Amino acid sequence: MRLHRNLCFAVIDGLTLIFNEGKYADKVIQQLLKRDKRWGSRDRGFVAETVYDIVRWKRLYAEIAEVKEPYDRDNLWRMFAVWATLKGITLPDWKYFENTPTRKIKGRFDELSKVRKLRESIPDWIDEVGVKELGEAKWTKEIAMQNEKADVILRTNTLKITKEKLQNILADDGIETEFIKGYDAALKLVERANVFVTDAFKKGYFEVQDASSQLVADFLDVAPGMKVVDTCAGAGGKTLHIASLMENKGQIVAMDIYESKLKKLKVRARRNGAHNIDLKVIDSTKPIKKLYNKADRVLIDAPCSGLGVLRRNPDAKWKLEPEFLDNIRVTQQEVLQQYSRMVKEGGKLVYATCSVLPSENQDQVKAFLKSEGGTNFELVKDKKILAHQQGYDGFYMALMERKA
Ligand SMILES: C[S@@+](CC[C@H](N)C(=O)[O-])C[C@H]1O[C@@H](n2cnc3c(N)ncnc32)[C@H](O)[C@@H]1O
Repeated sequence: MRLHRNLCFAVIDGLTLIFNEGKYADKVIQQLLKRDKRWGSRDRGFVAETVYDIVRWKRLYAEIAEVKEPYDRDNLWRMFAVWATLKGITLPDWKYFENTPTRKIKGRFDELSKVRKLRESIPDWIDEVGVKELGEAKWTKEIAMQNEKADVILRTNTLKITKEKLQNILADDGIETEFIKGYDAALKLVERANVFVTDAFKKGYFEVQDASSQLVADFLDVAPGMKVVDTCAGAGGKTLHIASLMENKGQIVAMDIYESKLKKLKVRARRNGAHNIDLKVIDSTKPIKKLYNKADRVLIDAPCSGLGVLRRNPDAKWKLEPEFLDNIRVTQQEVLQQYSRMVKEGGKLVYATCSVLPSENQDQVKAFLKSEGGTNFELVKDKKILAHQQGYDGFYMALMERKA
């Protein structure tokens, strides 16, 4: 691979914003990719993947390069040189790479890789939490998998098209996909591609959604005609899936505390041809109380640490803080207590997270079922998905039923 100066500059600029100004990697990359209209898909891929790679391996690369935060541009070039050297890329004779100690880099990589938190490039505290909650052996495998690049998975919008037809249409655009056994609506890309520019996407034939995430709406056991409340709908990944399973019949109330997220859901719902979704911002307890005992199904896709989806959000490793984890556990119990009251007698409730930590998952459900608010509910089943076991994102989902 030959390095191009303007692409490498874009990478360094992006890293400055992410590491030194606390900006989110996905947003920074979106901006960077608008920088030069002449960049082709390979150039854009290089910028996006290199930024993500260096964000993912920040701690390891910084240790190898012997640089400390806040990183100046020289520090970032040194980390870049580590990335390139470990990838086997020959460094051009630019001033930034003068005196790069290639052999020393490889030696330090071998030496530092003996220590898990350095090899896997994670903060000490996340490594400690992982070991405490999953045990040494499981955590070692899980965090290694969480550092792998994630496959791109599509969810067919069955309101508009079948999986088979979608596969053919994408193939005509040169995008090869495979079915995944056990995931009814999923198509996995054989090679990475920018699917958002396809006609099929613009027509609402699919959404990009990880395979594990696609299991949640199935778990909720919805049917056309039901009244379903999606309490933490965000931009609506699961809401849209629920809508397609309900064949546009019945009602979905999609709620969130952020109006901005629900606005994105509105745009996506229009593209998907999903017409049975009512949006409600939670700005007081009023919209919740109005729905007490009314819903056939309630989904609580709870806010969480995101420690199941680091493959997609590697910068969460550096943004997450122990206090956030403590606070989010409190919120998780609160939303379970409050939103479960919307389930009517005989109705069902799903609590889900994209975390692999038991303290955010089964422990929350156990605490809820033991509490006064949970006495009318019983656990039907739950699923603990670890990325290293399934090959997809780490997730948790529990199905509970309110006794009649
Ligand atoms: C895991 S995300 C939801 C992802 C979304 N369901 C999807 O499939 O794309 C959790 C969501 O909960 C929202 N949230 C946080 N606290 C909340 C609360 N107290 N009540 C309702 N929603 C909340 C966040 O804004 C966020 O959108």
